[in-house]
Amino acid sequence: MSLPIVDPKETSRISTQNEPGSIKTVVLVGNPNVGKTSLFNRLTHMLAKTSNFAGTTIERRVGMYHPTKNLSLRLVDLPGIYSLDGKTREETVSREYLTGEQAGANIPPADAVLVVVDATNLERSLFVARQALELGKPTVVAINLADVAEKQGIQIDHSGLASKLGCPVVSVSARTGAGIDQLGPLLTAATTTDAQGSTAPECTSCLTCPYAQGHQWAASLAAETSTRKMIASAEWTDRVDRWATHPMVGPLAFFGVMLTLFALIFWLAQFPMEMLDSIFGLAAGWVGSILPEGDFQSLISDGLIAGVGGVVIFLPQIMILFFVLTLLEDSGYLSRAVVVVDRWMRHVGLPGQAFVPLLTAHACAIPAIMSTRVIENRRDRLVSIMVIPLMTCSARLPVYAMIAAMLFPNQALYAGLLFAGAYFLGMVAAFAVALLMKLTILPGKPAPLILDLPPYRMPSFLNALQHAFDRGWAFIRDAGTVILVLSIAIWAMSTYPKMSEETFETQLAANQVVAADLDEDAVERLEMQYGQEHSALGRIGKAVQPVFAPLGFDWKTSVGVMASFAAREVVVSTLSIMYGMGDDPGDEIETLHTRLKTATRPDGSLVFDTATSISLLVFFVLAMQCLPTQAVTMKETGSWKWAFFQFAYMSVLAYTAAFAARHLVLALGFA
Ligand SMILES: Nc1nc2c(ncn2[C@@H]2O[C@H](COP(=O)(O)OP(=O)(O)OP(=O)(O)O)[C@@H](O)[C@H]2O)c(=O)[nH]1
Ligand SMILES: [Mg+2]
Repeated sequence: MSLPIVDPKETSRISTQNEPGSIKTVVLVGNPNVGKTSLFNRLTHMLAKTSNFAGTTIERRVGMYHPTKNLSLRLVDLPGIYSLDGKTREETVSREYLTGEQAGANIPPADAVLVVVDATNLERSLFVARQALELGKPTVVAINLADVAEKQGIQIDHSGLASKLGCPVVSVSARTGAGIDQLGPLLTAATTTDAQGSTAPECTSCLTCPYAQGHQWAASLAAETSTRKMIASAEWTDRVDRWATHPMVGPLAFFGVMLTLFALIFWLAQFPMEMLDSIFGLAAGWVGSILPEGDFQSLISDGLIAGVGGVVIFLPQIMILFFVLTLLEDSGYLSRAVVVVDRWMRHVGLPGQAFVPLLTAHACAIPAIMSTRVIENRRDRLVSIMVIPLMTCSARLPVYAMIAAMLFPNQALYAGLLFAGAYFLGMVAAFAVALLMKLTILPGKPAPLILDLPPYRMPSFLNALQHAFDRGWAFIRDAGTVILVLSIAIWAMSTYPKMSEETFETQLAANQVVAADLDEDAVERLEMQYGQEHSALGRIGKAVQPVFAPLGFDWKTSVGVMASFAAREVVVSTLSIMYGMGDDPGDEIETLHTRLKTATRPDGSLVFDTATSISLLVFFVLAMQCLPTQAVTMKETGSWKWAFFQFAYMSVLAYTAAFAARHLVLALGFA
């Protein structure tokens, strides 16, 4: 199945492409979590992030919608708001987009406004609708979530509402697509030159405060135009929430949900992973059969196929993770998890507003750091930025998966536990660092969290599938660019300069090995080992290895760790290249984890015993190994000092914790 996949970074490019005829601007406004972005995605065929969580959209997003051949509408999706008063940054930005005061945004003032209203909560939505109508622009009101309203037995008198509001009203469902085709003609009419601007509906309230007046007006209009049958779902939701947000049961439930998620990933990914692995194995075998033995064959099979393939085999796990995580987000459960986590966040000095950025960081720290712009207090924002890279991002997943497969092959539950443990360690470290900063360099009390608990909703499988494809595509793109280039570099540096025959003889003599006593295979293995040690990478590895020796890393792992400061996944491709070299392409295919699990040091002991594997895992959970994140930290904090501080504290923390973990595992009696 092919799905339209759009990189969010390419939004602006898309927005200026293919704009035939005249272009008009329509701005989407409405309360948080009413489905503005879902509607925007449906009309523009884009893939902007949606989730059952108030405050999903943080940045404005622009996309093109073509209701007719000659008309292109530039749709602007904005963060959700509760009013247009300008009391929060989102409210100010929304107002500016509507009136065209937004300086330097490159977007003309709105020609029309599309107010998105929640059919299941008309009263609250109508307050913003009224404020939008007061702006005097041609307006269309879309009553979204019609499918949910129908299930809840809510009936809305659309024509009554339209006549009271003085603008067209249409019932839609961004999920099912119902009513969407009515929007085209209405928006076309609203953006034509002779379209009438709206006039604010008459307010019949006798209250004097304009706020109370507005709310009373919204309440009475909602009551007048909608009827709701009594439903049992509110009671059901309350009962579930009592447990999901319980101080003791809540955290246990959260851990249980995450553990199930990770175990599921391992279990489901097993088969596609094995398939990918054998495809790469077959490809290497095929290369071996058509290319003559030599450096070129080695570059293709030991460098490219081992390097890129070693990383790409983790694609199923990444896609399944994002598929299930999106379902979980859409269900509304994650907001309950926020309530649970917020209790601890407050104690350690992290603002509740940091939860969405911390959650976003599980995909990538870069958008997460950028999304901290919603945190107005500078201290709160700095603490959040400093700890965000401790959250497990998708670049770490191949490393975790490699170690989990090495320690627990074919044991999905234990592998899941290890994964959950690694995620948990990142979170605990973030909280501990935030607390330390609160007690030392960044004292203060964070602003409290005011959270709108969204209703539980049936998640959309299509949406989850789209997100899984989106993340999978980003992963493939990285593997095809960054990892590919680095794999070639690693291969070249571990192949050249080549060892001469004399050097080999000298090495044999230095190690007191008599070649005549060994069989052909053993001589070949030694030639490979000495050759790698003689190469540029071998020399670098040997030079840096003493630094990593206390963590149990051999020189090859040390090189992998150093290389992964460019991008974390590189450690997987480096180990795949270094430990795969010299394998005959015709040999029986060995998976990366079996190869690593059986790798031995010159003294015959295992390279990756349990203690070293755990130490490597802990190092990758906590280390700052991402240059682009550092650049974003520098930009967002306005100072290189914070970026340097982040790098320094994370490196020290990763090293110390990995050392401690290794010794703890050894002390517990595991080798
Ligand atoms: N059943 C159903 N779910 C919907 C519909 N529209 C949106 N949703 C779901 O409602 C949730 C919120 O959707 P979003 O599009 O992120 O809402 P938003 O208004 O952009 O939210 P913010 O960006 O937080 O302001 C998501 O889980 C959507 O899948 C709909 O018509 N029917
Ligand atoms: Mg949105």
